Amino acid sequence: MTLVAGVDSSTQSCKVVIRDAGTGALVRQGRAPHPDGTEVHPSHWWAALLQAIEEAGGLDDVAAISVAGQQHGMVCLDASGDVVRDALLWNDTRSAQAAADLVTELGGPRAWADAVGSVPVASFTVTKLRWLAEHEPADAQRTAAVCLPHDWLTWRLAGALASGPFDARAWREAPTPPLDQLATDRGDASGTGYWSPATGAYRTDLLKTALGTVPHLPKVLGPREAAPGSARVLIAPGTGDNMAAALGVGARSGDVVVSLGTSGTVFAVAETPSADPTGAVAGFADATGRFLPLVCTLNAARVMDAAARIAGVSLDELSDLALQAPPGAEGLTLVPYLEGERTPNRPTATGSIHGLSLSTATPAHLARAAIEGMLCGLADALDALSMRPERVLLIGGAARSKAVRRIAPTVFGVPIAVPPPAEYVADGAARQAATLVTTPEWRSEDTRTYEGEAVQEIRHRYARATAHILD
Ligand SMILES: Nc1ncnc2c1ncn2[C@@H]1O[C@H](COP(=O)(O)OP(=O)(O)O)[C@@H](O)[C@H]1O
Ligand SMILES: O=C(CO)[C@@H](O)[C@H](O)COP(=O)(O)O
Repeated sequence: MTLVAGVDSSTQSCKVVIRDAGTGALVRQGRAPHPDGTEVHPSHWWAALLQAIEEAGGLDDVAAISVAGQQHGMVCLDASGDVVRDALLWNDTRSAQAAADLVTELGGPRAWADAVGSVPVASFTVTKLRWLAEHEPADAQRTAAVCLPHDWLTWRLAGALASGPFDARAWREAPTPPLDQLATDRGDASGTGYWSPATGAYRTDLLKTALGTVPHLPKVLGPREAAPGSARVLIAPGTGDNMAAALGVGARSGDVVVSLGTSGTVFAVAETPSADPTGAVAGFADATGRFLPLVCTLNAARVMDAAARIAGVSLDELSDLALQAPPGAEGLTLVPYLEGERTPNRPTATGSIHGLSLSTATPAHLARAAIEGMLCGLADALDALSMRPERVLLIGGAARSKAVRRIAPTVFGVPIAVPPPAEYVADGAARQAATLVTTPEWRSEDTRTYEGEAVQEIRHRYARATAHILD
């Protein structure tokens, strides 16, 4: 049996799956937490990856590995390959003004959509680099290379694999390869704001406008191209976590995937690139050579974490509570902008609760309103995609909640197909690794379909409530 490893280095944790390359059967797995915060030193991701690999039984019998990671994070390296400063993550909104400035400087949103498929907001790497140039010019000048979380981990893995067999302790300080061995893929490159999915080329002019210089950039690998440094264990190009989720869940043309992790994302596999001048849809590339139009919200699973904290209950109890309140929570409406919001672009917004009365002031109403509010943001995202999906698939940590699965059809107004709970991002990475060593014949998981009558009033009230938020 040939084994492959898939990694999901996402916002809250690192997960590793080891699967049979031919059939996709799960053999072992491991996970480790990431620190909180929107600014994280990449060494924490490396430590978590090593811990998760160790828990998954090591890599010595593995033929190929692939890393999928949270998109957009700004990792700056100096000429010796050392990290210049903590990485700014996709959900760090400090570069909102830089984003607005860059949009104006290029001539408006359409110019950006035409150039790179997306209109940058604070999440995009290019805006973080402008913020760095303006606020930390010494760090900007010291930056010899810029890469993304998955690129950096892939590069560190190449260095560690060259140093000897897996040993979590020894690998922690393993030497790093030269900067010219940095590599990325189309999917993750498309979230930088300086790579065009339509032309497949970097826009170094836009990078220079943002940062003032053009540092070394990772080579963009094709979907089946091994990363530099591959030897004993082949290293696949890796990709962004959403692109890997599309692979892992086996998304096909006509499917829309709704992922409820730290971010909420709604995306579809497409044959042609997109360029939405409203900025709602990011025109990403996918991990197979195609495209992945995607809408992302900053507030998903953690809205439920917050509601559970307020109610003083566990996530399972929150789910039970939510199902005790009627659809629409009798008018209690929660706008979940707890981290500001990205779609719509409201980086400084805060959350709010509307429709509070003596009868709706119960933990059950709050639980239902939190789930409905989170899902309304994603139903708006689905509308923005302007697709008539044949199937809507629901994945991510919060899809483990029974209440989320039951309430989703009433908010989206369509049946929702839910595959069994699994690590679809890590699975997608493993599937990509498998293509380097065999022709994988992995079966897509069966799904269970949840149906329910649409309750239009929920979205109407949510739309009214979003007009009344405090920044
Ligand atoms: N049963 C559950 N009900 C609701 N939320 C859950 C449940 N299980 C996990 N989660 C939430 O899912 C989130 C983690 O999901 P995940 O997709 O792994 O996120 P990320 O990829 O962004 O790190 C956490 O916020 C966690 O609280
Ligand atoms: O910024 C985006 C997509 O554009 C996010 O989806 C990040 O990729 C983080 O993902 P999760 O950690 O929530 O899975």
